[in-house]
Amino acid sequence: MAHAGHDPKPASARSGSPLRGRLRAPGDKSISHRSMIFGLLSIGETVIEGLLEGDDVIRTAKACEQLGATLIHDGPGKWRVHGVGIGGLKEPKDVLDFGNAGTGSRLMMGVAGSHPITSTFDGDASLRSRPMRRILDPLEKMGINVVSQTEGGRVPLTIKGPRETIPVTYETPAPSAQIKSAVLLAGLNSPGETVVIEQEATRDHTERMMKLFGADITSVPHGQFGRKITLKGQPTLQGRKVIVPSDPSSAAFPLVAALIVPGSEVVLEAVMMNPLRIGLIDTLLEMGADIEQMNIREEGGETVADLKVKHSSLQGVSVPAERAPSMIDEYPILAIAASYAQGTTRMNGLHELRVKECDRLDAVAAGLEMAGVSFEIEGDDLIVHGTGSVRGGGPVQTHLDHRIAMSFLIMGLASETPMTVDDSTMIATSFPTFVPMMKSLGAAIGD
Ligand SMILES: O=C(O)C1=C[C@@H](OP(=O)(O)O)[C@@H](O)[C@H](O)C1
Ligand SMILES: C=C(OP(=O)(O)O)C(=O)O
Repeated sequence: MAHAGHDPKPASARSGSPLRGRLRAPGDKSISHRSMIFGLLSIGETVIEGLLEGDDVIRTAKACEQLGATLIHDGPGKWRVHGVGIGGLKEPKDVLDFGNAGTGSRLMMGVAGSHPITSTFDGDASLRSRPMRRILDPLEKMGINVVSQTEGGRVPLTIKGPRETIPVTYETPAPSAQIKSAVLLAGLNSPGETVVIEQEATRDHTERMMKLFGADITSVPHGQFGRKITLKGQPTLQGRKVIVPSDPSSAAFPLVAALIVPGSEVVLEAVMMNPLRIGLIDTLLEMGADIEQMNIREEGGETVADLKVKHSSLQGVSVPAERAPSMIDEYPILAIAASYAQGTTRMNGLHELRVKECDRLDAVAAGLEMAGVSFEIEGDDLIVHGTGSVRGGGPVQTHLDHRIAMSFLIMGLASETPMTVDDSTMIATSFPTFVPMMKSLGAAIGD
């Protein structure tokens, strides 16, 4: 709950020997949240392998239990979920506390809100600052009642579902898989067809998993970059086996580390290569990165590849705004790569970065400033002037944001003087094994 009791743990990183070795980054966070949620909404048993056991996902798992699911933990990453089926959710006795997790809380608002139960959502100081109106607006159109909320549509808030949810056709006001998913999940318990239109395609894990669990859902191109998704309501979902692929958003950290630390050669195993998630890899390849995709195969319904990454001399590029949805969580680490590149990297259209765990545009800017990197912000664009080397410094303020903490620690692995961050505890929300895994490659990172 809130910020109270949060005990920050500073951390630092410094340059040292080349990074060498292989690692498999943990399970994808987006798919891990959804595998729990679809387990809850199914009849029978869902078996999950490779679940990300980060704090964000564990909060979603607890919320699923509060809403009626039975969870069995069979070992690291291995879970079984006995669901209650669509329509079978029970009213939670306590607040659903989502900690730091935007995805868990927003998706679950669609799930719980489409049932005739009352549920209260809360989280830490970061989640309490994030906009929830973008979720509440479409849910209200579906007949869901917001009983109480903090000013501006933030958690803590209480919602009450109607006896029967109304299906809608909804065009998302921002490129957000969380908005799309909240509406589609509410549509699962609505009679008739729910349609979501997005002007820019965002990650499609909800659509893919709905299909896997037995829903009738179609997705067709819409406009130049968008999709139109149509879901038939009130299907019976059946428990399934889900093998969670390795998270490209987590693999991004050792990947950029290998690119910037001289002499490095690292293999990242089984990285999910879903085209709606790999904008960072496309961008780094344009910058001249030496990334070889090996052993491309299917795992758990997604294409995965082993990535062999070698230290590279990077050049600045311009990243088009329409690429943002496919790399939205990767801009902080791209800003680190851009700092080590020669020349200017322009990242266009970053407005959504302002509503993440913190205002990531401001947090990245403050960190670059501390490290002595030259940059500008023009509206929603970040322009980094790389010179091939970085001075270092800190402590960078991380504002309860895991990706800011990991990004500036990676920066320190090649800087002239060490980098420090004010708090590394939030790394446990998405990549709890980050420090030991980076150490296993030879990185000088830690307390
Ligand atoms: O649907 C998801 O799993 C996610 C969607 C993205 O958020 P938005 O929908 O706000 O862009 C992303 O930033 C988040 O880490 C995970
Ligand atoms: C934005 C993120 O997550 P969430 O919205 O789920 O808190 C993230 O992991 O970078």
